[in-house]
Amino acid sequence: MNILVLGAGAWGTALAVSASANPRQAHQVTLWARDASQARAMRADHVNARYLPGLHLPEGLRIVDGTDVARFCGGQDLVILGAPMAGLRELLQELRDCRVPVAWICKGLERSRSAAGETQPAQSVGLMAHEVQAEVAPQLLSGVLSGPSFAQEVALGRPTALVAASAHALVRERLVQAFHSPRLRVYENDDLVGVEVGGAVKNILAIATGLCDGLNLGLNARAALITRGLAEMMRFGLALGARAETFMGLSGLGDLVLTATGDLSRNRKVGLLLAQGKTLNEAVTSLGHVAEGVYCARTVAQRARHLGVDMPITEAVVALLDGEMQPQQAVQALMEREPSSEIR
Ligand SMILES: NC(=O)C1=CN([C@@H]2O[C@H](COP(=O)(O)OP(=O)(O)OC[C@H]3O[C@@H](n4cnc5c(N)ncnc54)[C@H](O)[C@@H]3O)[C@@H](O)[C@H]2O)C=CC1
Ligand SMILES: O=C(CO)COP(=O)(O)O
Repeated sequence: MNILVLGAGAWGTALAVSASANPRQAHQVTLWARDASQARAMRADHVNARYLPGLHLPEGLRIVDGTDVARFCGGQDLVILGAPMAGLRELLQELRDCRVPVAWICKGLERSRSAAGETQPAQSVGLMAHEVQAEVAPQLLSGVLSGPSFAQEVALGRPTALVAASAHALVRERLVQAFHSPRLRVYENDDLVGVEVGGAVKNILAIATGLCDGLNLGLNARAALITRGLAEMMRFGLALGARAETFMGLSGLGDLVLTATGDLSRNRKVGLLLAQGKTLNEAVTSLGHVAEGVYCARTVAQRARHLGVDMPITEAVVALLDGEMQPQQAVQALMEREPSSEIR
């Protein structure tokens, strides 16, 4: 297969390496970097020093740059959109006439533009990835690749499993063909909404568990937080039309456990740093990578309010990120809630 990966951050690069080195089937992989100087350095040194340092890029991996990305789609069998949520709309707009199956890998919702605490009308809150696609590139055959996958581990060929979600069988099949290997199992799912919700909400919950661990609240607290987080992720997803089983799968429970407990997580790191008294700006700047939970927490909270879905952990994370609560106050706000039924 010919595979084009648009975006040379940590995850785009790791997926390009993984497909390029797939022992099950030889693929010709092209990796596009937005930054021309980064592309030049990667071509010269065979390493992505900025986003995935220490990993040798396969000789067969073609690295390109330049504007008008749609021109790189000719002759491809699959296009991976490797940008974070903030770059998805622009990429989709550029690819709106593309006839090749496309999959995004970002885990978030579009950032809300309203002020803290402000309630927006339902039609103007931030969108999920498939909603952005429906708005700007409705003809595209598209889907999402998600699941528990730290880029560094995948790039080293350590085993994991992913989920390829799309309403189109062809998109799911191409994703399996591209990435399924003895090191990476790729499962299919047609519940695009559920897979996207899992990928986005787990990032918010990872900020919460980072905070919990940073405050030394204990292992019991962390387990309770993850479990109640899963409950609110599922309530939100069901209200958006997802299937419950998806949240017991790789993009729900799987990615939540990984990101909430794994120290490679950037979202978890944000929570840990906030617990140490760092400002949000200091925490985000020190990462050098994107932490999607920071940008989508408010959008998720707004959409949940419009849907009448209770998401207390997400609301506490929003209050914390907006500087309306200190870490200890956020914990107190969650613990002092009125008793309620476990299953709602
Ligand atoms: N790193 C990981 O382990 C994984 C990341 N993801 C998701 O993949 C997405 C990308 O994450 P990473 O590659 O880790 O990010 P990163 O922080 O390593 O790299 C970000 C990349 O996106 C580009 N970029 C930044 N803003 C952009 C914009 N507005 N428009 C276009 N491009 C832009 C940067 O130039 C850079 O190439 C995120 O949504 C993340 O949640 C998913 C699975 C694993
Ligand atoms: O999505 C991820 C692993 O599946 C990466 O999580 P972070 O963005 O928190 O590092």
